[in-house]
Amino acid sequence: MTDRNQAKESPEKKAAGIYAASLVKDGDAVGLGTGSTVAYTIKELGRRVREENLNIVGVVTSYQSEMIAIDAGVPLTSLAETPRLNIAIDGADQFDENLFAIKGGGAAHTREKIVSMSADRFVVVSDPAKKAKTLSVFVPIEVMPFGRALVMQSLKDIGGDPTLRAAAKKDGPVITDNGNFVVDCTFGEIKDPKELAAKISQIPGVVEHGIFMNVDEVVIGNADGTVEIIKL
Ligand SMILES: O=C(CO)[C@H](O)[C@H](O)COP(=O)(O)O
Repeated sequence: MTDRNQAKESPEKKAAGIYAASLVKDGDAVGLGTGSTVAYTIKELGRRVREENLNIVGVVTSYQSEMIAIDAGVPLTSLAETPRLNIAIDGADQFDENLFAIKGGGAAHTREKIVSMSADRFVVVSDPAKKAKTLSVFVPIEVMPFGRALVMQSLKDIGGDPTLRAAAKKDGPVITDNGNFVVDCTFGEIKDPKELAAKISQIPGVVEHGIFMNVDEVVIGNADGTVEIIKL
C-alpha cells in the first residue's frame, strides 16, 4: 500500500515510538493510533509480543494501523468488546505547552479521539518539530458530505479559511475510514483552543475536529535515540 507514511525513516519518530511501547504493561488493553510515528510503536509492540510473550490486546484507530498491527502480530479487539483501555498511544501534527494537540493529518482523528478518550492514559509520540508555543497548523475536521456547504460557510463565519482535502491518488476528496469528507481549516494562531473546539463542535454536519484536549504526556524523540517526556 502506498501512503503518506512511506516517507524516509525518521530517527526522532523511531525513538519516540519505540520508547512509548515500553510504557505498555503485561495485560494492558492498548489504543493504537495512526501515522508514521505510532507505526514504530505498533511494530515494537509486535516484537514484544513475539519475543517477550507480552500479553496485550490492541484497539486500532484506522485501517492503516489495523494492517500494521496484523503484520506485526499484535492481537486486536474492538471498543465494543473492550470499552476501557489502559493506555492509548498516538502521533500528533502539533502540540503546545498546555499539551493541547492538533491531530488528523492522516484523516483518522475521529476514531483517534474516541479511542484516546476511552483510555486511562493518553500518550502522544512526536518528533521535536511538532512542539509549538501556540497551535497554528490547520485543524482537520471530519464532515458529513451532506453538510459540507453549511460547514464550509460556518467555518468562514468563525474566522477560518477552510479547504476540502483532496485525495492524492484519486480525483476528488479524501474519504475517511468512516465514509466522510475532511475539511482542513486554518485559523492562524489559535489563542484559545478550548473556545475554538466548542465553536467548531456546534456546527451541524461536523463529525469531529482535530483539536485534542486530553493528552496526558508527550514523548519527544531525538535523533540520537534519547527521548524527552513532557507531562503537565
Ligand atoms: O493524527 C494523525 C492521523 O490522523 C497522526 O497521528 C498525525 O498526523 C501524525 O502523523 P505522523 O506520526 O505520521 O507525523
